[in-house]
Amino acid sequence: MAVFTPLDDSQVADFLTRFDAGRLTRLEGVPSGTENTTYFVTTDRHELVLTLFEQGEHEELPFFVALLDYLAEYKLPVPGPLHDREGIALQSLADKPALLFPRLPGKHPRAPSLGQCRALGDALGRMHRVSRRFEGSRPNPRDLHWLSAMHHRVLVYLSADDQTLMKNEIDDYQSYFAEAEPLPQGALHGDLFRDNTLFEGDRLGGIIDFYNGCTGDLLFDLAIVINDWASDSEGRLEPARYAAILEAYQARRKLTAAERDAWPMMLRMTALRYWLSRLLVVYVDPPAHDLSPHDPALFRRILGQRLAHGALPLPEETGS
Ligand SMILES: Nc1ncnc2c1ncn2[C@@H]1O[C@H](COP(=O)(O)OP(=O)(O)O)[C@@H](O)[C@H]1O
Ligand SMILES: N[C@@H](CCOP(=O)(O)O)C(=O)O
Repeated sequence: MAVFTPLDDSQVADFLTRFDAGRLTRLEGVPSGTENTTYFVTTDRHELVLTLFEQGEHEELPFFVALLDYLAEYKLPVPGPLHDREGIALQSLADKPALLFPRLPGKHPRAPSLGQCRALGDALGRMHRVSRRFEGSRPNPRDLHWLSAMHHRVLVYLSADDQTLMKNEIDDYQSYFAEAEPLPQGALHGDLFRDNTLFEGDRLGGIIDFYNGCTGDLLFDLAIVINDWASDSEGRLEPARYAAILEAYQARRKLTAAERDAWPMMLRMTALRYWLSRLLVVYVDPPAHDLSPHDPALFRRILGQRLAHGALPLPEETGS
């Protein structure tokens, strides 16, 4: 469930009067989601989504609002938050920080079609093109510093071989990135899995859940996408989805030589990032709520495949 704070109609009807968004006609708790309370809110004028922030760093919410405002201004398919009559987006409801969003159309893809992969690659390429000029700053909370600091906590739960693998991997990333050319920077989604997108057929209705959003290496975002969207259940890369995403992306933003060089390492590092974050959820810091955790072993397999076979060749860029 993802209604941790129950709300009734009168609370939400009253809340809506702060906005020019019409009158409440229907309120429905959203069962999916893991961290925040989400309601679908229908008014006589709009389909909306109300989010109450239950956990996390509330002081970082203004960064997420600024990023969504910025991307929405560039007409990217993201839910730009509604601003109230005074121009303020970030609200308080039931003593929790709250945001109201447009409800975007579509469903999360399970087995993405090539059309969906192209649409996603295109949107991410467009997003990264403009996000390079975004002026906000939030260091990537899951970067190499985090991997290096946190991996000790899970070693005790791993086989001897996996302990060695995890430690050696982090050493390799540190050696590589200490010497590598700097990578292009910008604002990232930070967790662009299939279940953070909505599609109607091959049309991308929107990208949601920007709460891992941050600033850092753009390539980190692209590698997360490839590992989730273009891996099979054994962690092997699926060539057609891989090519569809990367061709569409590069038609919007060409990878630099430094990024092409770092690509196999970035695929490994982002695989380990999720192997580790999922292990932490399972063994170290289980959520207070009764939710089934994501499977860490899938990202162990993805890492194993990237190590054994590297990355597939990057398609030649076609854009600017
Ligand atoms: N703007 C939106 N438009 C349509 N559906 C949304 C929107 N925001 C959230 N949702 C729905 O609510 C669910 C939970 O939202 P999400 O932000 O992923 O929650 P959590 O942070 O708790 O994981 C999503 O899986 C999606 O189905
Ligand atoms: N999409 C992730 C969950 C979010 O990652 P986290 O580091 O914020 O826990 C997954 O599938 O594991």
